[in-house]
Amino acid sequence: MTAKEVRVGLLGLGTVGTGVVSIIRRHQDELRHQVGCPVTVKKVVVRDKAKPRPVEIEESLVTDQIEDVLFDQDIDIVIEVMGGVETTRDHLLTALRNGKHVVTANKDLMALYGAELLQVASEQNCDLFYEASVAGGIPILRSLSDGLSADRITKMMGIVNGTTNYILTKMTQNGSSYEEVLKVAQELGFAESDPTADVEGLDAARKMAILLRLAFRWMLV
Ligand SMILES: NC(=O)C1=CN([C@@H]2O[C@H](COP(=O)(O)OP(=O)(O)OC[C@H]3O[C@@H](n4cnc5c(N)ncnc54)[C@H](OP(=O)(O)O)[C@@H]3O)[C@@H](O)[C@H]2O)C=CC1
Ligand SMILES: N[C@@H](CC=O)C(=O)O
Repeated sequence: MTAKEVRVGLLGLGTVGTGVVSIIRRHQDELRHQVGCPVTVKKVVVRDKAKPRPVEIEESLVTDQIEDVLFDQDIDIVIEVMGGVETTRDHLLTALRNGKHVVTANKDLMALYGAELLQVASEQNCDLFYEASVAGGIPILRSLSDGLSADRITKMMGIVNGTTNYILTKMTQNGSSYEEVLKVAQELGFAESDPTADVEGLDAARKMAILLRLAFRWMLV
């Protein structure tokens, strides 16, 4: 049976979520062509419904009740771009157990609970994709798991944190101060809302944990 529509429930409408909504709308024709039917955003979960959003979104689509997505029988795919680890893990396990495919950009979650989530996804016959969690612009994860699966990888190197790369580049090239460039990195959306993990190296470590799991089957936490 061919689906008539793929309905998305979006968890989070911040830097990444706003981009997801814009891309789904802007690329509607390409998506319809690739998927074979329209892809529509059916619900968007946020913390604060009153907050102004940089993307136009119908008020009726926005909710602060996550159950509106997790238990909505009509939602096929949950896209998680809200961040967080323990509670978000529970939410995604619920989504998978309710038969929903999951896409997440959450490297913190995938580094810590990726193995468990992938196991549950497989048991439920659901997809769990997380390409955006590490160097989504390249992209690298699918290349490792599919394209290079028969190759023997000997080394994994890369600049995986954009914020610190940007900060160090600007400090070196322009002599800007750390505080000044960090602020710009936040304004540009490279740095997370709380940039601690970016600047203290945890973001890079977690991304490497995800890469090493795929490249060498190493389970680092
Ligand atoms: N920023 C980036 O460049 C990248 C980020 N990521 C990852 O993507 C995820 C999202 O990042 P980003 O978009 O920057 O984050 P933001 O802080 O910009 O946005 C988070 C969104 O999630 C909502 N939200 C957060 N907690 C809850 C909750 N408990 N219940 C309901 N809604 C909630 C917020 O609602 P409200 O708006 O009402 O506050 C907001 O809309 C993170 O896991 C991050 O690590 C991955 C790749 C790149
Ligand atoms: N804050 C992250 C954004 C993408 O993961 C970074 O700076 O790399």
